[in-house]
Amino acid sequence: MLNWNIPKSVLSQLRIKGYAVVDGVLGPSNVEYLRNEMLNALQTSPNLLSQNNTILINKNEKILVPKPNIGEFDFTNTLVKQQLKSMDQLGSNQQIMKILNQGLGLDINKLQIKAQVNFGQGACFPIHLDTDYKQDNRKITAIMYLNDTEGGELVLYPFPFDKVKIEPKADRLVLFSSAFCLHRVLPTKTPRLCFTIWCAGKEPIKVPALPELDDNITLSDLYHPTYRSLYAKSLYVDEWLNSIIQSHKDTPSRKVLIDNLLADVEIIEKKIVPVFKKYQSEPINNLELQWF
Ligand SMILES: O=C(O)CCC(=O)C(=O)O
Ligand SMILES: [Fe+2]
Repeated sequence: MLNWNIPKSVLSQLRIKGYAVVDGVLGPSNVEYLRNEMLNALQTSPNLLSQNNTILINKNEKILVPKPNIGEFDFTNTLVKQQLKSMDQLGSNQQIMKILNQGLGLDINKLQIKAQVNFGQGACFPIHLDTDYKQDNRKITAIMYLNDTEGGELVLYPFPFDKVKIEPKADRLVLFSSAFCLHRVLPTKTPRLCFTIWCAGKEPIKVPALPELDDNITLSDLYHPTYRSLYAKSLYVDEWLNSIIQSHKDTPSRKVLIDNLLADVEIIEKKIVPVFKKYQSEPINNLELQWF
């Protein structure tokens, strides 16, 4: 049975900053085993690999916008479970739940795993969050990288902290807030293998009611996780636009993704940006930021 080697110090960073990076988490021989399991599945059962998409909700209709050259193994398919046995076991290994629950006082009781194959040639992900906390109880995203790549860095935008670029490396685990840490994958030149475990809680994230954005708002209310993610959307709008263009082919649905982003940012710039600007010289070191 594989075990996660996640030191306690990592969890305090995760709690404060909303993300953490852990190297040497499974050991090189285990990582090699998992990588070979994936390469074998690709060779013997390429039809088990499905297309990875960006989900676009437009006028209550769900549209799938494919990301060229990115495929995924979905473990709700029993044939995938059989082919990727060790990965499947790791995806239901409760040790990671215990570590996160004990370290962060969470109520994780469900793990969902997916493996991802990026074939290179510039394939990438646009900026996104992994969940809408009102829709499901996903709290932490755990991504385990199985090889070193050229390009294909994961970029996290844990506003109010600076963005960070993380190289995918064999035996590296990245943990972050599924609901409030924006992220993307830069174009990768070489094949890139990883799997993701989404850790969901019994209860939805308890986020306080959205405070009024008026002149009397306190600094701590302004840094409500929803306002932080919205402000970050306008802060990084150029990168966000570019990430959509890099990740998707020029189609009408890509145009909708772009138009929706620009429409959101127009509202954010009117209502939210001026309030953050007003407070920009206030020190925020003592604020307790909610991520989970
Ligand atoms: O491949 C990665 O590093 C991130 C993938 C991702 O963001 C996702 O699957 O939601
Ligand atoms: Fe993601």
